[in-house]
Amino acid sequence: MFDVERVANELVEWLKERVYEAAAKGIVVGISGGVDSAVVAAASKKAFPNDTLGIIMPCYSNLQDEKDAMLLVNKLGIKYKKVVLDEVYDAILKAVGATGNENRLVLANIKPRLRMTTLYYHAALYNYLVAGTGNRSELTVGYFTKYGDSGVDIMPLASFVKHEVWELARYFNVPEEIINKAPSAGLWENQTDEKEMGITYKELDEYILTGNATEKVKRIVDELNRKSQHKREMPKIFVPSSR
Ligand SMILES: Nc1ncnc2c1ncn2[C@@H]1O[C@H](COP(=O)(O)OP(=O)(O)OC[C@H]2O[C@@H]([n+]3cccc(C(=O)O)c3)[C@H](O)[C@@H]2O)[C@@H](O)[C@H]1O
Ligand SMILES: Nc1ncnc2c1ncn2[C@@H]1O[C@H](COP(=O)(O)OP(=O)(O)OP(=O)(O)O)[C@@H](O)[C@H]1O
Ligand SMILES: [Mg+2]
Repeated sequence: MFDVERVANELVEWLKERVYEAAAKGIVVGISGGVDSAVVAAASKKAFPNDTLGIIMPCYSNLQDEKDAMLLVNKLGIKYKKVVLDEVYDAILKAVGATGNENRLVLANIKPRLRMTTLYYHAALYNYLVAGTGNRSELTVGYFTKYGDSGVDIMPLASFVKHEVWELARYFNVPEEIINKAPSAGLWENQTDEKEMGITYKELDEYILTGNATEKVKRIVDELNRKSQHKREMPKIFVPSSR
């Protein structure tokens, strides 16, 4: 059974412990307008009322997402800063000599990595830790950009499947609009997690929690999990047989 109140309280205490253990002062998190970052920001705000900083980082992003991010920070009273990454994205494409004809993901994965760099600037500046927002469902199938949105110091939601994140969101008074919207990485227009993964969160979460799924779902999830194993590990280290 998922005792949401108990889990939420433990989560807030866990955040405090991780920050104190690192001799840090607070938490910085990217706020996208989606539910994962909303839950992390809300829990951080409870743990560190004056030392939680949300960064809203549009990078040719949907305006509605920014509006939802603003709705969250205003409702929960979270300190925030907006950092527009459009120009730096253009600059890096120019610097590497991208033509624009590359595979969509080759270009899109730059965005989360620019956000990671922006978050670490603020973490170092204020002695904060970077909180990641990845959940167990995403981690299982590798649905994140390596060293982009996964380039973080702590992962408060990694034990929770998406449906549990939605429950936590209700508990933390995240606006309904944010809870009800379709999960999206926001890397291109009309991208949604479920469309890209080829399965629904209902199917994915049920398979993770109970092992029950259709053969098709099992095949997709097992394959995505196998292919993304390298993303859940430290880079492999060469060890010479002798010196
Ligand atoms: N076996 C192996 N051992 C070690 N490293 C390996 C490897 N295979 C690939 N790699 C490396 O990994 C790279 C590919 O991984 P990666 O760069 O992550 O790229 P990739 O997994 O292809 O794309 C990221 C996926 O996550 C989704 N995403 C991204 C960001 C946010 C969210 C969200 O939900 O908000 C979702 C995105 O839509 C896309 O489906 C390769 O270019 C290579 O450098
Ligand atoms: N425009 C953005 N501004 C700030 N942070 C962002 C932005 N887009 C993505 N991020 C960061 O990347 C994380 C990963 O995105 P992801 O889409 O998985 O989570 P979400 O948007 O919070 O929730 P959902 O998965 O339901 O859309 C976000 O939680 C947030 O921390
Ligand atoms: Mg999102």
